[in-house]
Amino acid sequence: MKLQELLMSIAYHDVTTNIQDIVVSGIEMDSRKVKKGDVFVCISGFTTDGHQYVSDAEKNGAVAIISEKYIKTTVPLIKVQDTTRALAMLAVRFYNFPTKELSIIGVTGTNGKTTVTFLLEEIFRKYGKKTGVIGTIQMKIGDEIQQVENTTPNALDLQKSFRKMADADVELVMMEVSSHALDLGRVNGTEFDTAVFTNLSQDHLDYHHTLEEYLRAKSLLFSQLGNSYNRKKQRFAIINEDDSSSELLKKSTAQQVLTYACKQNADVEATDIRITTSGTSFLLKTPIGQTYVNSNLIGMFNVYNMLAAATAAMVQQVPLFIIKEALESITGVDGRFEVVDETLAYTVIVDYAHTPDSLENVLRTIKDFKANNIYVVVGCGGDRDRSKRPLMAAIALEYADYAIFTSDNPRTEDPEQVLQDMTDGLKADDPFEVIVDRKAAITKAIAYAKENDVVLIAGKGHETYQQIGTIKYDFDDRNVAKLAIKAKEQ
Ligand SMILES: CC(=O)N[C@H]1[C@@H](OP(=O)(O)OP(=O)(O)OC[C@H]2O[C@@H](n3ccc(=O)[nH]c3=O)[C@H](O)[C@@H]2O)O[C@H](CO)[C@@H](O)[C@@H]1O[C@H](C)C(=O)N[C@@H](C)C(=O)N[C@H](CCC(=O)O)C(=O)O
Ligand SMILES: Nc1ncnc2c1ncn2[C@@H]1O[C@H](COP(=O)(O)OP(=O)(O)OP(=O)(O)O)[C@@H](O)[C@H]1O
Ligand SMILES: N[C@H](CCC[C@H](N)C(=O)O)C(=O)O
Ligand SMILES: [Mg+2]
Repeated sequence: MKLQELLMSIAYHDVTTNIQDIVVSGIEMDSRKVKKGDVFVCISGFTTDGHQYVSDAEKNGAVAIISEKYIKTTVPLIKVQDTTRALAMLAVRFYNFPTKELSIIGVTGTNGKTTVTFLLEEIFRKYGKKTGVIGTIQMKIGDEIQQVENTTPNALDLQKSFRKMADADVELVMMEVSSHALDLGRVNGTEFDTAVFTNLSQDHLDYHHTLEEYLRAKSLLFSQLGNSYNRKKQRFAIINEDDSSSELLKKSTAQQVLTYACKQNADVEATDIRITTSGTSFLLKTPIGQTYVNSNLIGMFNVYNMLAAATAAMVQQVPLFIIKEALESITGVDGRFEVVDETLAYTVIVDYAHTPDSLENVLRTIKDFKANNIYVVVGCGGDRDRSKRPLMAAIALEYADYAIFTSDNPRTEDPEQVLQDMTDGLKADDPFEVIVDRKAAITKAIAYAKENDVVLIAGKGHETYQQIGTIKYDFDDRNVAKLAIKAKEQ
């Protein structure tokens, strides 16, 4: 593509030399990945500033630089006000407007995004559609799985992935849209067909500072839900009516709104809800009919996730019997309420609850099982919201009989300090202990368990690493738990 054509997508202030004959073979935001013929976009990040690496990019063959400031270069420099915004628009044009060829369902909310995208994938596959999934656990193009760094990729990787999906004849994409992504413009230029809201509760205050700001970021998915005058492609906002943020989110969009709820009146409702230790059943009432759903997913929160997915599928014209079939066939989501070994006298569950609300939901669900003793092993991530730490510790003690507080991903924080933040407000005689080493904590909790007890290992779910400092060590709660069980049962 000619550079001149690519630049039609952005507002630029100045170009230092003639660019008429320049042909672009790619776009890069990381100087280390630049190849001959690429345009290098300088992004000012949280750790370093891409503007420092212009000469590296030139050495690697960059043919032009997109920058927020003048830098001495041997290739043309295009000066823009905001390189992050420019990056998204350049990527959209370079990859030839891929989201125009796809139907995209964006899912946002504090908890439940991964689960809802998994449910949607199951529904659309049953409906015979080729799907793409983008989220915390992985990226999937049909059956092809790719590892991911972020829940929502940066704009460049995202548009590149959309192009791959469009070229692979993917029809529907379900993607998690994190609040960071919305705030940092990672989904700028992405045309969503459907925006889904799960819920809002405290998380990420390290980044957003206040719940209002966090909600404002989430609301961007709804305000960005563009107009469509193509009558075949109506856009929809799908909103949890039981969540107190629902009114603001409805007002954030000019598109059609469909609500779902278990308590309030809504377009899609679940009534006659029964939660057991082996699953959930409810009557799914929708504008296209009603049906009973008997799901393997456990917990009231999963009824909400199923309602969200069913509503999003319904607006894509999926028949109710397919929705029912898919909701009933899914056995669980990787690392979410995952029972480690079904054969024991006690139950060991690995779950990804890493927010106060999700921990409370999961523990409340377990409490309803009327287990003998509930043990919880939980920590909080380092370099993340400090204010959720004491809340999570208090919730652990409110619902469990005994808590072992341990490290999650300490990242660059002192693990002892993270645990201190969690336990500062607790009384010395509260039923808990602190074991910094996660493996030792899990092993001890499992050693404590007797008949009819439950051990909940919370926070890391599907993760297969533990990040201490800047290094990611191999670590999988499920494998560690299996080893501890084996040692105990021998
Ligand atoms: C805070 C944050 O979002 N950081 C993201 C950001 O990293 P950063 O700002 O630190 O980047 P940086 O290292 O300063 O680099 C700046 C620029 O210089 C470039 N560079 C750097 C070095 C060099 O030699 N040459 C060079 O060109 C880099 O390629 C980059 O373009 O850009 C990176 C590349 O896109 C992201 O991977 C990274 O996410 C990190 C890993 C992260 O942990 N993010 C979390 C907070 C996050 O976004 N989480 C949400 C989910 C939250 C939820 O649970 O809801 C998510 O969507 O993942
Ligand atoms: N609808 C819900 N409401 C509250 N808690 C939930 C809900 N769905 C799932 N959970 C809890 O939250 C945890 C994370 O669920 P899930 O991975 O689906 O959420 P997520 O929004 O994708 O999280 P992340 O922001 O980390 O990607 C689960 O392990 C469960 O404990
Ligand atoms: N996407 C979330 C995941 C948190 C998972 C938890 N294990 C932790 O490390 O805090 C985040 O990056 O904040
Ligand atoms: Mg997720």
